[in-house]
Amino acid sequence: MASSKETSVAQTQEGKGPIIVSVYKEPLDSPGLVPAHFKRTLLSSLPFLEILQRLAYRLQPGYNLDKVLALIALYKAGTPVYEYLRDAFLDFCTSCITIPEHDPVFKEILAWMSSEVMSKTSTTKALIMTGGISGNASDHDNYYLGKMAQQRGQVVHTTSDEVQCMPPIGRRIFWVGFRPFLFRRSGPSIDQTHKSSHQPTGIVILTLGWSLQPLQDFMKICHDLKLANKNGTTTIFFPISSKVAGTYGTHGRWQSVTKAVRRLDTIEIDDIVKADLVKDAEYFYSQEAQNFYADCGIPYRYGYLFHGPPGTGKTSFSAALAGHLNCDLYMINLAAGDVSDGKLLRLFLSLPRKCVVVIEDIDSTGIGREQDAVPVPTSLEGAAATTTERRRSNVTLSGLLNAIDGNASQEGRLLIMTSNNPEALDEALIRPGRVDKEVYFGNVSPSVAIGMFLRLVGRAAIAKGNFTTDQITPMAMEFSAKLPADTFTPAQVQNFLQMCRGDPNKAIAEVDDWAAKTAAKSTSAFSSRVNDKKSPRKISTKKEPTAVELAPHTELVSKSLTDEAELSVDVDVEPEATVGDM
Ligand SMILES: Nc1ncnc2c1ncn2[C@@H]1O[C@H](COP(=O)(O)OP(=O)(O)OP(=O)(O)O)[C@@H](O)[C@H]1O
Repeated sequence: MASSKETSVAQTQEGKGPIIVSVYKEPLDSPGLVPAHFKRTLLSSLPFLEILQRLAYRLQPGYNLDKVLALIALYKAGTPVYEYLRDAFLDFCTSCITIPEHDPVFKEILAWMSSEVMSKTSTTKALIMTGGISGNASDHDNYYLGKMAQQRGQVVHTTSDEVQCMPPIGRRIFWVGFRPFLFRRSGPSIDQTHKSSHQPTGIVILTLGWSLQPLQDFMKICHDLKLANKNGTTTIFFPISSKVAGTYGTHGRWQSVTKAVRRLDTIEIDDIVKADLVKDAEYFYSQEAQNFYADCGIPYRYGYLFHGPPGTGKTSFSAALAGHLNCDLYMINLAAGDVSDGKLLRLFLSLPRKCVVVIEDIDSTGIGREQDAVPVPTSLEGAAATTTERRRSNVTLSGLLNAIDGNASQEGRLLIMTSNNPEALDEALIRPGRVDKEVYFGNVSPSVAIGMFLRLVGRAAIAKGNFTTDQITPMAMEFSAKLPADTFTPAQVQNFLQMCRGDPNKAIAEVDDWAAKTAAKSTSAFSSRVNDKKSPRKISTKKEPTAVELAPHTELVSKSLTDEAELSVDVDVEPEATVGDM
């Protein structure tokens, strides 16, 4: 039935008579290609159709959109059927892998997609990320960006404000050779980014067939790309903090940042010690060593204990060694207090086969003394100290030993434990097999002082053209002679030389004064720490408590210390008065 036209008087204009308005009215129950109720649903869900229909009628009276509506209705009705058939096809005819966001492979695949798919085929959507080589950007950021730029024939810059295109949330079909793959990335969509969304983030890759082999081959391609583009960077992994893990269910998982490789020649330690350490680590990853471990049935692991005062290069050397071995670095700080036995085990279980793992400041956690009988404190000071110390780590000695070399522990990793106070460590922790080599990192020796001067001041002065190498070398020796031997840490000397901003004369002129002031400061800091140790810790009571008032606290603390349970005492110790800070 054709549409009807109703004519009505809409309004009357003064002296001009009524304006005739023609109103389009489509009878909803008109028989046609589309049933009336479907038409009603369509028009209410797609309001623009109503406008289109009116417009078409204006231009060509008598025209109706039945055919268009029929097509749309067909599409609407067919969509669920299509989705069902598609899902059934994908279920029965494809193999698939799911990669959660926190897995290192996630970033490798994203990087490959960005480099090989997004930059080579036309794309209308991308996830833009800003980051750089030393920023907090994820590890795919720089090598992926570099790769894309190289392919476009551009010069690669790796500044921290580089903008990069990542594959967005959604699906994408791509080909590797003659095989099609479906890439599906899930996560909060663009509309959800400002709202809190708990949608799990990850990637699903599908391909035709009933074998996982093509998918494994694809992951290898992604990994090879990462290795090929790794040049000059080290990926450093940290445990995801409990707060973030709580939200996203990634408890016991790693997150990463990418840093420029710290070169071994920027770490000033005794040359013989350095060469020995490097040779050792290189041998560990050689085929010969792998065969040896396998033939002899020895677990394929190697452990170091780096000990010495804070700021002597233990962590920096570990990072440089990982960079030299082309390995990722995994850093765990047990003293941070948010790693438990269970989380530590999960972290170790998810380590790759070849990597360097560093457990920092292992003595400051107090686990070294866990096996010793806990002394009952004779004073509130002792009780509070022990309380604070034990509270700093949620990891027990047995939990740590189980993680580093339990039956389920991954092989092929190089473990480095660092300590400022190795005497405090339990024998079990440092027995051969767990710690194969102990290395002392000490204060600045005369030869180290020369190396630091040349690196931190000499290079810049030569580069500016103010000095020649022949002039700088005797100046370095003069500086070294003025600096008291084995008195300052490399971190302190580095700080002083940085302040000289590439001026060797300034460094030589000011080193005496700086050394005297720094030594005096260290002595006064040491004596105030000793005095702090002697004086009772502050109690969170308003007035200074008397001995009688203190007694119940002391008793409570002593009682709690004999329990294995988590300590909870009424003594409120000031945050700065912790054992590790002394
Ligand atoms: N031997 C060294 N050679 C070159 N730089 C050094 C050396 N030792 C320390 N530094 C510099 O001092 C700073 C601190 O070093 P690092 O964190 O490696 O010390 P650490 O021994 O691990 O300290 P801590 O025991 O407190 O963890 C870094 O910036 C590093 O560059």
